[in-house]
Amino acid sequence: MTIQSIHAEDLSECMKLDRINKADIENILVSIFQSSYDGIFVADKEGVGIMVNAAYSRITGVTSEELLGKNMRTVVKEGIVSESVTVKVLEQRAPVTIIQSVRGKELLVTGNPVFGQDGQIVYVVTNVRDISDLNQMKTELLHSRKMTDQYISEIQELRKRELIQMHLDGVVAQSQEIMKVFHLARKVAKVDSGVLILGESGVGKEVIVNYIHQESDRAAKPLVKVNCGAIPHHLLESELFGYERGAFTGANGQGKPGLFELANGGTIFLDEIGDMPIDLQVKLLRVLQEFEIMRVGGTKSIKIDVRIISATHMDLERMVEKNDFRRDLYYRLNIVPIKVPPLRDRRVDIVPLAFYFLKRMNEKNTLNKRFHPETLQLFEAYNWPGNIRELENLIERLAVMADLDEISIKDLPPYMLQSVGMMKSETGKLKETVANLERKMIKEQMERLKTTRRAAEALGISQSALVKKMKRLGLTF
Ligand SMILES: Nc1ncnc2c1ncn2[C@@H]1O[C@H](COP(=O)(O)OP(=O)(O)OP(=O)(O)O)[C@@H](O)[C@H]1O
Repeated sequence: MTIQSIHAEDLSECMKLDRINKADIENILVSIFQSSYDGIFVADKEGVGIMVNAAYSRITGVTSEELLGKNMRTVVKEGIVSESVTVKVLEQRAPVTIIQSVRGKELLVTGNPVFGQDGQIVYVVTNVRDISDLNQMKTELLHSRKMTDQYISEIQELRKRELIQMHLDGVVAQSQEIMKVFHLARKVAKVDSGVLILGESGVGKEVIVNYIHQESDRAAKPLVKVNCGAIPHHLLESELFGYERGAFTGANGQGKPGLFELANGGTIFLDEIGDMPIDLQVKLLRVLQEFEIMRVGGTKSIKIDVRIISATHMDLERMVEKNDFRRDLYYRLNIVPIKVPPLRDRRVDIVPLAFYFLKRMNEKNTLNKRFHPETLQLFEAYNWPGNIRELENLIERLAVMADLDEISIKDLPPYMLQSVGMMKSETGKLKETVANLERKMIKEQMERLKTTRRAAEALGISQSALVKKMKRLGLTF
């Protein structure tokens, strides 16, 4: 290429021509060409290489001898380069950019046509830039962003956990499942909306009620608990709403305030709400709508300000369909449903709960009991139909009854061993028994959660430990 072929008006746009000695322009352009950090390659209108700088060879590894005087089509055929931008530019008569992978490097290659006066391509100028470093940096940046997000969410999770622990002495909350329940409980604590707590017997519904009350603005006022299933139906109304003197035979001569009045300003917890007789459901609905009660045998309404939380292990929706529970009352009570999952669906909580209950027993009775690791494994495998209450009672019994300080699986009740598929273990078969137990637990979690990451989390071990275990136990999914 000669300087003459470049029009002066083109140069005046990018050069201060009055300060440059015209004779030097060629020198300057040549030094730019040679010192450029990007590779530059020029081919003529046939696609034959006519200029290549040192950076081009450094970046691509292709030498000037392999390119100069050679048609780029031949260079491709000989396999010296995989594809040629020059050829593409000549075919398309337009700038072309490709990303090319050469010797493990990623290259950004741009070819530009230079047109002559007649509108025909006279040269093709190609620029090559190594973008591997850039891509590497981009990957690293993305990775560190991902890590930062992960750390932030872990910190947030820990903070939330700490908050809950701070507010609740004597509550174990380890699993994601139960943490979610506590987060929801904290949210609803701040408002007076009806909360219906659902869950099997012994899952900790009452624990959630205590938490909601403690977290609410009513914490300094009473929390009154009523088990609707435990009070005979004919007494339930007077228990809830109180009675006036002489309301019925056997009634206290002075009359008596009901539990709603005692809970005034605070919270009333109606446990086993499914057991509430239908006639009382109507009266309860009125309380919820008007916040007024009338004592049995009374004539005037009494204003009350209570928050109502109810709970049941029954299927209230089905009861509504069968007309055993009033639909309007169900809707009122169930503004926010909170479902407490059974212990078998949050197995991560089992071991921390077991430790917590044993520690409490040890402290209370000056004991020094501890668990054999197999005992804990069996706890994790068992289905706990009675949920946390069953675990609590069992540990209380074991702490008192076990002969040695270490509670072993020999101390466990036979029904537990049977239900996890192992009869009382003979000492010689301990390993086999534990392996069976592990197999059963892993299979159960993998079937439920599908991925090793989630199953490992539920089992409370690392993903790599789980994968190793599965290999050892011959488990594939
Ligand atoms: N997260 C927890 N941490 C520690 N102890 C718990 C936890 N959840 C429940 N418990 C204990 O388990 C026992 C049963 O809990 P709770 O009485 O709240 O269950 P429930 O669902 O209300 O049962 P029910 O439906 O039979 O009334 C209680 O002694 C309670 O203290």
